[in-house]
Amino acid sequence: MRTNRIFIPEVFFTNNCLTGEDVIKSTRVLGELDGIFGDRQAFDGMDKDQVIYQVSSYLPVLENTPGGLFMGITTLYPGKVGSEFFMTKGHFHSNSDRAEFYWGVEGEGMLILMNEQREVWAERIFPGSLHYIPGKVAHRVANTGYQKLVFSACWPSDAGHDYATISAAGFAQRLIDVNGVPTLV
Ligand SMILES: O=P(O)(O)OC[C@H]1O[C@H](O)[C@H](O)[C@@H](O)[C@@H]1O
Ligand SMILES: [Fe+2]
Repeated sequence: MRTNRIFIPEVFFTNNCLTGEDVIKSTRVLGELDGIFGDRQAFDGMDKDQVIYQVSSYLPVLENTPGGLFMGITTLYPGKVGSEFFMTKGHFHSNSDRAEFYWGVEGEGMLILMNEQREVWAERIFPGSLHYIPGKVAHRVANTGYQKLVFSACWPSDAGHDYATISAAGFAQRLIDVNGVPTLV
């Protein structure tokens, strides 16, 4: 972390994207989401290089620093694998009690949440929606609309991402398009 940030602004927030020296950009293509969608046959027939979402994260302190904050903005593209909406991988936090804020910026979606007892619920994401994700609650986002979904997040720098639990057991429910209505099944 540099100390001159007060004098020289280096992080820019334009077009729903963060740009600057401490910003990490990552792209997830469909091939990296192997195993998270329910319809294997539909998945196998799709282009694995298709971009599903992009994240830019502003990390002003080192990962695992206690007391710091990170911020990210994610663009999740519209689409489905079979009848299941495009969604993020989803994770618990490695430091499991760490909470997070998400907020909707553009488009329509659902934040899918699951506690350690594997109870699942969802909150509608729309421009201006605000979501407090308590600790010990796994979170994933689905795009239920026809345009890109943009949402932002702020989380503790010592939260970490635990993807393994979700990779192994998944979420207990899926968000499916049932006759045009996003439905948890
Ligand atoms: O990490 P995923 O489950 O793929 O979700 C994608 C991203 O969504 C948000 O931007 C979170 O703040 C990020 O921490 C997360 O990486
Ligand atoms: Fe998180």
